[in-house]
Amino acid sequence: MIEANNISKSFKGKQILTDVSAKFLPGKVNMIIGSSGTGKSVFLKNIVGLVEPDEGNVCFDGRNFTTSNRKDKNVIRREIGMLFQGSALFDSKTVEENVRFPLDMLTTMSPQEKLDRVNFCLERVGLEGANTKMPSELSGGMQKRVGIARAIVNNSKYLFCDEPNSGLDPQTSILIDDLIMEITKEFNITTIVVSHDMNSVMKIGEHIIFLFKGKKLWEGTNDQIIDTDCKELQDFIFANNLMKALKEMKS
Ligand SMILES: Nc1ncnc2c1ncn2[C@@H]1O[C@H](COP(=O)(O)OP(=O)(O)OP(=O)(O)O)[C@@H](O)[C@H]1O
Repeated sequence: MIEANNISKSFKGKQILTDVSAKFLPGKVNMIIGSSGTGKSVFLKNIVGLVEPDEGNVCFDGRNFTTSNRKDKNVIRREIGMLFQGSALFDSKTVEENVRFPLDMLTTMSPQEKLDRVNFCLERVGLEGANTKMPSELSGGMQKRVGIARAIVNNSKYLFCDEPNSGLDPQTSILIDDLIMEITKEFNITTIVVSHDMNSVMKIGEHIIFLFKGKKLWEGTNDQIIDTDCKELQDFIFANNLMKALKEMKS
């Protein structure tokens, strides 16, 4: 489990996050949602350690990441996989080299062990045999799959996905959402997805944190979200016409 405890963060005197606490559970797709500029990415960066909180701390399975020394932080970092917006693959490396990269950086595995692990992950994301392809030869959805394979290649316990559906068509988005959900269950990963895609929220949002102007205003499941009393959350979800229709159908 990941616990974010009372996180506050400001940049140059501008308060971005105020006293945000949340628990993210293993084997579940946890989502951080909210409109643009509300602090979702800054919250995620605080959790991953790319940004230091002004106040509060983050614990990974009871280990306080914020206050731990460099060595202990590195142990936790090795357990984290990231799927970046836009996949962030190395253009000049093949698919195999991209997926192998964390193993080259972080492990002392033999070349054969690395290849076996890369092939296992490529197969898991439906890209078996794509080893020698270059990222430019792949569709956006396939690039995301490579990004997911790379994020889990080091047996990650924690998976962070920043807007995994950005730039994808609705059908491909569903496939990527399904893959994230399946992998989360199969390997009991604590997954955190930052998104403002309501389709994803309804499909895979097992535990949802709603941020508004840097504060946590609501927390719940995708079953509960449509009946929320939180005015700001209602404005957020019913800005989507499909959600409005769904609500009307229910009432
Ligand atoms: N390094 C930084 N220095 C100064 N301000 C920053 C920094 N990073 C983020 N901000 C500001 O923090 C606020 C929240 O940004 P953040 O990227 O977290 O929003 P978001 O909710 O993820 O939005 P989006 O959905 O558009 O990605 C914005 O006003 C942004 O300009």
